[in-house]
Amino acid sequence: MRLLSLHVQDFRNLAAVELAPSPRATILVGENGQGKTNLLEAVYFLATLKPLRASRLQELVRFGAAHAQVAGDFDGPGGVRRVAVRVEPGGRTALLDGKPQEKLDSYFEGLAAVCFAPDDLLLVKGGPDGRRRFLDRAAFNRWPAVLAEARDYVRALRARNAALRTGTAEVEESFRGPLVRAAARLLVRRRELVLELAPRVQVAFAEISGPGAPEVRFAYRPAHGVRIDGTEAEIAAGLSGILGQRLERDREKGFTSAGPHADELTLALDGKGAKLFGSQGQQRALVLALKIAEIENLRAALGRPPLLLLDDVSSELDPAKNRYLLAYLGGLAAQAFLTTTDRRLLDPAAGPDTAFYRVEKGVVTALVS
Ligand SMILES: Nc1ncnc2c1ncn2[C@@H]1O[C@H](COP(=O)(O)OP(=O)(O)OP(=O)(O)O)[C@@H](O)[C@H]1O
Repeated sequence: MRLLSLHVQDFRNLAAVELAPSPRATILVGENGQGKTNLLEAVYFLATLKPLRASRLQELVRFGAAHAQVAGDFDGPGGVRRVAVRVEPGGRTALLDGKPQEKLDSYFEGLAAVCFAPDDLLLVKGGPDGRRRFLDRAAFNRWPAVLAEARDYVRALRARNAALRTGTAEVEESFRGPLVRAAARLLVRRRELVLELAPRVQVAFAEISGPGAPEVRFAYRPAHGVRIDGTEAEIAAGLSGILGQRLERDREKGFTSAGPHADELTLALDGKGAKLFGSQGQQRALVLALKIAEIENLRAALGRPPLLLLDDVSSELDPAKNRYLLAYLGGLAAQAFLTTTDRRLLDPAAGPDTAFYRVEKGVVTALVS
């Protein structure tokens, strides 16, 4: 998969951008607050239909504009296709070769993007929601159907929470079935993904850390003892039983206490929680290992690396990890977009086919390397 061209219109502070990405590294250089991350976000949004940072889609529309659009020509398994996504007051529309798409299977065919941004450094140190988000985004890259499945779950969760607050026990019961079925589907996805990623995290962490690196344990911990080792139907039945036992408590609090939204992904080094006991350097190495594990896993599953988006990571990593990451990327031969305020930091990533662009006040211009 390769992005051949990118067209951005009224997306955040980018009024109109036309860009010809390199087949390898495209480096976006600019001062703080000029629109570099916005451009990465536009590419990520095009490839995943998920906003990278925004909590509301409307945040993506340039102030004062009616709608935002990102489009690109992708050379994928079935040839060159034009994908586009538009954000309007009514919501988001995905288009494939100019035609709006209801079902997104064809849109996503061959598309996958992994982003690595400074906020990811909180993956180990921060709260469980960041780790759940990592898992769900990685699961969605692996199996695009997860986008709809996760949305079904959130919808079912909101409906049951509303029923807990206002409805009778019978009303709650009628919302529990759809909730546990959607939950079980998501739990099976997360379980499979953790199984795939765990050995890869260990390998990447050992490579980054060098000889004598501690052993990494990467495990999914469902809240309140929900079991995830059976079939989807068994998981749903188990979760339903636990929600039944916790019903009074949940009605008092007005929300559902067990299910994928409450679970944790634990990371341990030699058996000790990495969040509490890992050094700063080990925590950063672990984050890098998680990202590399996801990239390697997608590469194995898709037969080629995903599109990579690296937002100012070189200024956040120490020189050794930065060198490791850039050497890894060089060996991967993936298409990548990298942002930086200091071009020298990315020199090791630059090759003869690197494209350089300057981003200034939302205007993107090609630089002669
Ligand atoms: N919807 C929007 N419409 C117009 N401008 C926006 C919108 N959303 C964000 N911005 C502007 O985009 C700018 C931030 O751009 P961005 O986050 O891409 O910066 P950056 O170049 O990555 O900087 P840094 O190096 O600090 O990360 C801010 O000036 C912000 O006001």
